[in-house]
Amino acid sequence: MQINRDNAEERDSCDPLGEFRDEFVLRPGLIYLDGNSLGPMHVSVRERMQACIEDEWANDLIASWNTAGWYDMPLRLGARIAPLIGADANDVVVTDSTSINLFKVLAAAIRLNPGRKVIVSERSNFPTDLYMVEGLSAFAGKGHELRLIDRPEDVAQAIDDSVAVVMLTHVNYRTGRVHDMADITRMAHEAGALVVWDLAHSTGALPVDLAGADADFAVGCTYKYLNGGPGAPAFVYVAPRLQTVAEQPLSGWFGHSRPFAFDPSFEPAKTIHRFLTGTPPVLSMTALEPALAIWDRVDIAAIRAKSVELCEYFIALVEQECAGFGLELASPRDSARRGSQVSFRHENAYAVMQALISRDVVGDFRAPDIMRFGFAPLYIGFVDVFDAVATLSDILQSNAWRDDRFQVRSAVT
Ligand SMILES: Cc1ncc(COP(=O)(O)O)c(C=O)c1O
Ligand SMILES: Nc1ccccc1C(=O)C[C@H](N)C(=O)O
Repeated sequence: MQINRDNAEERDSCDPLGEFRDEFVLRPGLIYLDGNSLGPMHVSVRERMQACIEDEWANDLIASWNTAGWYDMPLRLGARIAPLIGADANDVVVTDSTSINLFKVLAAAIRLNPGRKVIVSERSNFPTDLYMVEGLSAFAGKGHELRLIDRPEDVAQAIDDSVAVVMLTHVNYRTGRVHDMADITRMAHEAGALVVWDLAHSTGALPVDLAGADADFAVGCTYKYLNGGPGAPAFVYVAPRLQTVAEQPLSGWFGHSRPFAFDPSFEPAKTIHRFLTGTPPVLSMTALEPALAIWDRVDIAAIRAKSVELCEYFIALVEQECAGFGLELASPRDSARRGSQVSFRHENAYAVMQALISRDVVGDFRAPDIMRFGFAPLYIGFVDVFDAVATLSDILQSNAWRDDRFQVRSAVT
């Protein structure tokens, strides 16, 4: 591959996804490689939020639960996410946060597998996933324990007949390494375990086939590649065969079979609704809905194809332009094993990333030594990749990152 800016411009000019970039609010000059943490705003969100606030809330008030479709939002938004994760429309709801949804599905899973006490996961999983298991195990008080693997390829040997649940994040948040969902799910089922998949870094980044893999439960967030906005509500998937038997403990009235019957005792809905708890955050969901609508016009296979090209281009350029500066690829080199991000280790990763951000190339830092770059094909092009690497190379060559202001750590990295 010839690596120059003309070549990048040419690739952008024949990019079938190029037209979507203008649908996102991104100020000129900004190269935003952090959509794997917080996606940008879709252009229609301002107007839609304005209408929701003025017409639906201020004017129509309580009637809007029926007339503006507020009540149906969890299922309506879930139905929009379903095709991206290989699920049917009725098997996904948007609700709560990923952490809370993990609690619900893990609790349901351990109840379905009462004789077993082990929950298998990865030490390098996103910490909230592990913390939720710790909290749930302590609360359940039945002696559940986490069995953590240190290398992703060790999942198989950790699964035996003591395992109640295998809980994994499909795409690792630091390295971008992808687990084989179908294979692991099959192994877990053969051993009598249930599987929970965290799709935080997968949804909208690469095709996922939950039903094809026969997955039991999945959760994921909507503020990364789905561009739902800061704190946008998460989603939960439950296999249809489990929806009448899986019981989750956060049994709020929105999970009741007839919430407006106001029965004094809880009777779970016989549908995915039983994974709802309380009143949906209508304003957040209103911002999420137009961001999800874009996926009606986008082929996830095209997203994946471009994502692979962007990541490969980035790796090739960094290795060519920044050789000798102590960068080490932390992501799998094989695209088939990598999500839509590329991570490099560097001794001074934090300062180098701060220097990049100061020059409008925004990625992020994950302790202790990772610089993480997310490539969201809806709004990132090949020229962006070229310019980002040129900036990185300049920062390394000039030692610009040594400036005192780049050493100060903020609360959110
Ligand atoms: C794999 C994974 N799970 C969960 C979360 C977050 O969960 P929550 O939205 O509950 O903070 C993140 C990122 O924040 C994540 O990367
Ligand atoms: N929710 C956030 C709030 C503040 C800062 C970052 C996040 C992230 O989502 C981090 C992301 N999950 C990660 O993979 O690091």
